[in-house]
Amino acid sequence: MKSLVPEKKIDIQEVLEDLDKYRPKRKGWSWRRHIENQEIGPFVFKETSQNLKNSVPLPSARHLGNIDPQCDVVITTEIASGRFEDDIRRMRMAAWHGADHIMVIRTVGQSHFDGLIEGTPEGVGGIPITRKQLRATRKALDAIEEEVGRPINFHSYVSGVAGPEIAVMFAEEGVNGAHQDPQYNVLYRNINMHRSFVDAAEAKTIMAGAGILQIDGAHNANATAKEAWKVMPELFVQHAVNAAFSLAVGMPREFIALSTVPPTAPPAPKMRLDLPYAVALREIFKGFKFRAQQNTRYMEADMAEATITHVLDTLITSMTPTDIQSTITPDEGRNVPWHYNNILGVNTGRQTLMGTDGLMEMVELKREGSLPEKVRELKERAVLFLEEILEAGGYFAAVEEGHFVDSGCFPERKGDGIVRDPHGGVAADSIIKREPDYGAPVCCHFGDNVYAPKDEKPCGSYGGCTLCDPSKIQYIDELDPMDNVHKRLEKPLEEKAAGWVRPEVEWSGDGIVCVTLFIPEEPEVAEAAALKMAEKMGLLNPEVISRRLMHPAEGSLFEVKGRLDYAVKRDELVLQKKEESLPDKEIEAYVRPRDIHVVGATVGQDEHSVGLREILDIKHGGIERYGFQCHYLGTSVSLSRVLDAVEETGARIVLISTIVTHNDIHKTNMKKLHDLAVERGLRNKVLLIAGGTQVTDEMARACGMDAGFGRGAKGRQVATFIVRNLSGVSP
Ligand SMILES: Cc1ncc(COP(=O)(O)O)c(/C=N/CC[C@H](N)C(=O)O)c1O
Repeated sequence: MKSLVPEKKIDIQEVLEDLDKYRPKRKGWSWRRHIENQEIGPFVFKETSQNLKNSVPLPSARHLGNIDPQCDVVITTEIASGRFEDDIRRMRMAAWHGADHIMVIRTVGQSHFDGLIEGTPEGVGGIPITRKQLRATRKALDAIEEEVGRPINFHSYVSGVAGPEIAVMFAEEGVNGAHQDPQYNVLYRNINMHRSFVDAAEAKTIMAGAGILQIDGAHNANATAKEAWKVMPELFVQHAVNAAFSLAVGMPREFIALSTVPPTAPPAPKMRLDLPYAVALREIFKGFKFRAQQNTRYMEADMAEATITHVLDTLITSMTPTDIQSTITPDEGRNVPWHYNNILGVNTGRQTLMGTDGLMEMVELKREGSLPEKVRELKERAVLFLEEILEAGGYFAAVEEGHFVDSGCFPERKGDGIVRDPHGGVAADSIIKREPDYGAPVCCHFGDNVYAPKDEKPCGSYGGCTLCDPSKIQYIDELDPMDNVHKRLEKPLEEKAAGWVRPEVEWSGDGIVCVTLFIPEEPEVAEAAALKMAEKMGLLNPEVISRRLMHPAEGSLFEVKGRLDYAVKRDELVLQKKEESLPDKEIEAYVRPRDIHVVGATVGQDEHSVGLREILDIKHGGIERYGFQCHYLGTSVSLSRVLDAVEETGARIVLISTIVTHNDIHKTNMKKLHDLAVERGLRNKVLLIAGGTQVTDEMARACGMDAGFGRGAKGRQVATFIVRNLSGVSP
């Protein structure tokens, strides 16, 4: 695939070409490389890895030299829209925002498929994992990782009835990480437990052979428990069962990642409940890898609340040894994650991790008091739980007795655990004892294999297996003439070629938009009003996806989604022309020899001074460095005072800063300044320039200014405008 050009969209059709010939560039998991005391911009970072070649820094980086430091833990984003072709651009966005672990949720029920799905049917709640989808996604990620300059791990799931087959396909196709935990099959998919463990032995062997990092399924107990903080003792046990079984199968410790979710969310006393669990886990399972997830159990539809909980989850990561920080989209509580919410989730993770860089060099976890006591108690409860499993006669017997996901905090029990019949469940009685001369179809194999000569690859005796010789892989393209990626792409590609642009949240051109409304009425009335107003705005099928009570009588805030059935023609859009700034030398050559005075002030009742100082002061790269004589009047300056200063100094330029926009006061200030300048016969003697976070050039000119500059404007841009327009001002 051709290298990606940052200014150009990824070409899905190029991704889909020649997939029958695609081969993965590499096999196995990639970790980030820690860089000790890395100097980035004005700071020295303690816990960072290599910077990216291309990336989108955090918004506030604009004030910090646009640095974009990368933490040294892997960052995950989970993607699930049902259409892999629409997720590839989301993967690119996530990679630019710092994700290097792309986890693709499977279509609902794939665990119960007794075989591989072929082609690329549309999924529900996730993507049907198929060979074609894997190749297309890995091929796109090859190009994306080259563009950002960092390996990207592609992740999926080896669970369900076709576990081993899926594992072989992942090993063949260069999948880098996968969930594999037989307990998931048993507890959440009711797949026969004997079958699940036999399959898991095979699948784990194959994964280990391909260097695929394994993530276990303990997080599911947290997501399923009624009072999640009570399931903590069990989480240790679930980690232990899967880790011990994985080691017994021969999976190296460094390929075994424990999936640990801080169990609670505020208003619970989260850190006091979750931190001991995180500490105890790292102590017991030292030497394994830790994949920290963020809490989904208590996520509502409120983005702000979810984000705050996720910041606290990530703070725990900062305080305990962690290898992967998985991020959850803040909208997971209300719909299948939208593009931009994946990015918001990734940014929550990395913003928190950068903000806590080096934290544990300054604080330490107490070695006495409630923390170590709670750690000890959790370990004891977990050991007791394991002992009870032994007393019950082992894991299968314990599941049959409902020991797992019981909502009591072990050893208390509520008796509402998940019960499974060892002889029942999906694929019961499907295990066939291997014949003594059993021959495995691929080299990575658990157990006896007649093709296992000591000195060469087992598959050597039958001409090679698909793991060793990819030319043996049977690639099947689309099976369904209607339900396939090419059919799905027809309309979007047609519209794109015709230059039509539609809003979207997950699927190409889905037209979904969101409006936020505050309605000053009691909740029921307010909600009905919000929907009516959304309809009036032309949103089809409006639906409230988040409601936040501000006061039972005074009002509620709503987020309403709906479909905007409207496309704009790209080439009919009138774009703001981007003025190129003049080179510094040219600006200075014009200004230095001329005695040009500038009056600057933050006007009205406004106390914001930072922005204007950055435009004026030499130390911020302001216009003083070109030789302008700047007279800064301070904040909350009256408009007449500004013009007095013009007369006193003979200034020919006025820079006003007007940040507050309440009741359009910024526009009022601009109009008044213009009118006052006209009244005092100064208007054609000065350039009036306004600046502010919500000021635009168009708005400023409409209010009588000569120019307007918004958030992020630099001194050079303002100086360029002055040099280009000062001659128009009468001396
Ligand atoms: C151990 C295991 N196997 C399989 C699946 C998925 O398998 P189905 O095809 O049956 O849905 C899952 C699901 N977890 C979702 C990711 C989660 N949000 C996470 O943070 O990891 C799983 O935990």
